[in-house]
Amino acid sequence: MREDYLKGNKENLSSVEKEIERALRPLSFDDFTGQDKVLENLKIFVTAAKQREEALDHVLLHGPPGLGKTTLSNIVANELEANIKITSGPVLDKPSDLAGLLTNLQPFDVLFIDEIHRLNPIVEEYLYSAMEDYKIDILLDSGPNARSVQISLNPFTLIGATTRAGLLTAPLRARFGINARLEYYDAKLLTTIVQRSCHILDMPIDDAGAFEIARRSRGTPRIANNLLRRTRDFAQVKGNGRITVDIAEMALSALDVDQNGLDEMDNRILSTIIEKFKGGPVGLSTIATACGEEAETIEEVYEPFLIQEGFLKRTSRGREATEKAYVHLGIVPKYRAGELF
Ligand SMILES: Nc1ncnc2c1ncn2[C@@H]1O[C@H](COP(=O)(O)OP(=O)(O)OP(=O)(O)O)[C@@H](O)[C@H]1O
Ligand SMILES: [Mg+2]
Repeated sequence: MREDYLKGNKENLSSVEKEIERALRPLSFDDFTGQDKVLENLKIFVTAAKQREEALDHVLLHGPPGLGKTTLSNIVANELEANIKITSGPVLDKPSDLAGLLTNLQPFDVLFIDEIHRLNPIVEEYLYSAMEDYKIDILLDSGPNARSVQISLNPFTLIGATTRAGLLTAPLRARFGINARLEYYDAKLLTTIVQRSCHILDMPIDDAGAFEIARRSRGTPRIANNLLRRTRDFAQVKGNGRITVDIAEMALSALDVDQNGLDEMDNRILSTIIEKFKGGPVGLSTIATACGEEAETIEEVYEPFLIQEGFLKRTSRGREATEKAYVHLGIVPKYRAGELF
């Protein structure tokens, strides 16, 4: 469930919740909170491209799930006053799928490819000339009659999003003129986002209640909005409808979100490293097997936040729990115990 909403999997959301998602999604640069540096640059590049009546350079957005890559892509298209066509890496099986999309783009339109690190290599190669010269070669017929024709495309902007920039091939990466990394949000920014959401949804909330949800949301707007929705249920059933700090605390602990905002899987990862592997270093796939989670999910979803918050270290020999992780779980490190006695 958590992974679903971290990954943006909307299938488990009810139609009402989908409606809420739509209402909360910022539509313009001014609506978007945080990521100041990325935003300032994008504003300039968008304005300049519009002034010159050129397509905006291709944009690569990377960073952990739920920080606003899809949201920003839509905003850039809105600000360009252009259409956006949305697809994703794994969906584009064959070059013809891509050709179909590209030939239908109007001048200066945006093509958004989510999970761009998962493009089929043959499709990816097609993308190179499209990105570089707005041209593609299409193969007609096969066997002895095969011939290729070159088709000119309208100038367009490709926006690629990925949680795994490291997996992008060098030639693809080199073709993005604009490369932006989204960072985790601090508690203050997330408080603003929670308050904005409450305002849109007409939900009464105390400042302290908003801060409590914000600081326990793993630096991620998607999680903040999700915890807010669940907290609202507690406010309605257990309180008088208003989200106070007490209601927020009650809801968060019922949802297994601890005082540092870590959830059950975060804690399972840390305690596994400490209890089963003496604190590490231990390899990612070993941790994954011991925790019953996919290595890819651990690396993409859980680990970046644990590292940023100082609970986990990545060394050349594997992952290691830090002292902060021991303190967090209330476990005395073995070497310490030795020192003490
Ligand atoms: N800066 C922001 N201000 C307000 N809300 C935001 C912001 N960034 C993201 N959100 C909210 O968080 C939700 C998740 O954002 P989004 O879908 O853009 O993330 P993502 O980076 O594309 O994630 P994924 O990698 O899983 O695709 C959105 O529904 C949006 O409402
Ligand atoms: Mg997305």
